[in-house]
Amino acid sequence: MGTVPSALKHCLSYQHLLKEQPWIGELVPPPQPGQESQTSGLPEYIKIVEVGPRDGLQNEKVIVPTDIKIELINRLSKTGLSAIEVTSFVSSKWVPQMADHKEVMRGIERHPGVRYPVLTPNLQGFHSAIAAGATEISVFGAASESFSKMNINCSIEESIEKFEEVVKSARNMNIPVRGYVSCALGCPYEGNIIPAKVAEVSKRLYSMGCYEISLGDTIGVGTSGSMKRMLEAVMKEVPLSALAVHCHDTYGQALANILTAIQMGVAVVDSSVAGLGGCPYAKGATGNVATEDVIYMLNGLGINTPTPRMKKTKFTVEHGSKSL
Ligand SMILES: CC(C)(COP(=O)([O-])OP(=O)([O-])OC[C@H]1O[C@@H](n2cnc3c(N)ncnc32)[C@H](O)[C@@H]1OP(=O)([O-])[O-])[C@@H](O)C(=O)NCCC(=O)NCCSC(=O)C[C@@](C)(O)CC(=O)[O-]
Repeated sequence: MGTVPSALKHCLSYQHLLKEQPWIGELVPPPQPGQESQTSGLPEYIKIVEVGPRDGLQNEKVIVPTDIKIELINRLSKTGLSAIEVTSFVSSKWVPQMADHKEVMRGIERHPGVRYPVLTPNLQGFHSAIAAGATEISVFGAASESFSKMNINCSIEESIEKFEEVVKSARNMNIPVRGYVSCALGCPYEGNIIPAKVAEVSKRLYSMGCYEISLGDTIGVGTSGSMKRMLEAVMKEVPLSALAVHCHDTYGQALANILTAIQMGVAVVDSSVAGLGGCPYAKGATGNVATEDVIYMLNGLGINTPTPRMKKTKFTVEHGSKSL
C-alpha cells in the first residue's frame, strides 16, 4: 500500500463494506455441543501491536504533520488496541518523517491499558525517548549483515553491543524492551536468509532481556512454507510465548503467513492500520498487513482480539485536502 490516499481508500472501502453488510467482521458464535471448535489448536487470544504510526508513516514521502499523527494515535487508542507503536527516536537525517518524535510522544493522550512503545536504536535514542516520556521501547536488529549496515549503520555484532547497553539501562528503570529481527524471511540486499541466522539473532535479543521478539518479513517475500521453517528454527531458541510476527504484504502473502504462525502457536501479531507502510531501507517493500484485515480473519476464526471496536471506528483524519 504505502500512500496516504490509497490507505484512505482501503479504510473507507472497509467501512463501506461493514455498513452494507453489518454481519461482516462479527465474531463467529462459539461451537454447539458436538461441533468441533474452529479455534482448536489456535491461540484463544491474539495480541495486536499496531505499528501504523511508526512503521506505516515512516515511509510516507510527504511529511505528515505532527498534529495529524497525534490525532491518528489518539483515535487508535479508542479502538481497544492494547499496544500502539508511536514513533522512533532515530536520526532525523536518516528518517525525516520521524523527526517530530518528542512532540508526538508528548502530545498523545495515553489511555489506561494501552502501551505506547517507541523504537530506540542506541543509548542516545533511549535517553531522548525517556526524556519525552516513553515507558516502553524496542530495539531493532536484523538477521542480515547488509540490511543491518544499511538500516542502522553497523554490523549485527556492533548492533548487539549497542542493544545490550540500551537493555541494561532500560532494565535499571523497569522499562520493558521489545526486540525486532528484520529480514527474517528475506533481505533486499542478500536475498535468502537462513532460519538458523534468524534463530541466532533472536536468541541473543531474548537472552539480553527483550521480553518479546518480533520477527519481521521486512520486504514481504515470505510464504507459509518459509514462515514455518523459520519459526521451527526460532522456536528451538526462544519460547513461543515470547514470539511475534511482523508481516509486510508485498506478494499478498501476509495473512497466509500470519495464519501459519498462529497455527504454530504465535499469539502476537504486528499490523498497521489501513496497511500503511514500507521500509525506508527496503526498496519496493509495500505496507504492513492491514490491522483491520487481521482482525477480520481472526474474528472469522472465532479468536478473541482486543479490538472489538476497530470495525466501527472511522480512521479519517482531515488535514486541509489530505486525509489519513
Ligand atoms: C541508528 C542511527 C541513529 C545510527 O546513525 P549513525 O550515523 O551511525 O550514528 P552516529 O552514532 O555515528 O551519529 C551520527 C549522528 O547521528 C546522531 N544520532 C545517533 N543516534 C541518534 C538517535 N538515536 N537519534 C537521533 N540522532 C542520533 C548523532 O547525534 C550524530 O549527529 P550529528 O553529530 O552528525 O549531528 C541511524 O542509522 C538511524 O537513525 N537509522 C534509521 C533506522 C530506522 O529508523 N530504520 C527504520 C526502522 S526499522 C524498520 O522499519 C524495520 C521494522 C522494525 O519495522 C521491522 C521489519 O519490518 O523488519
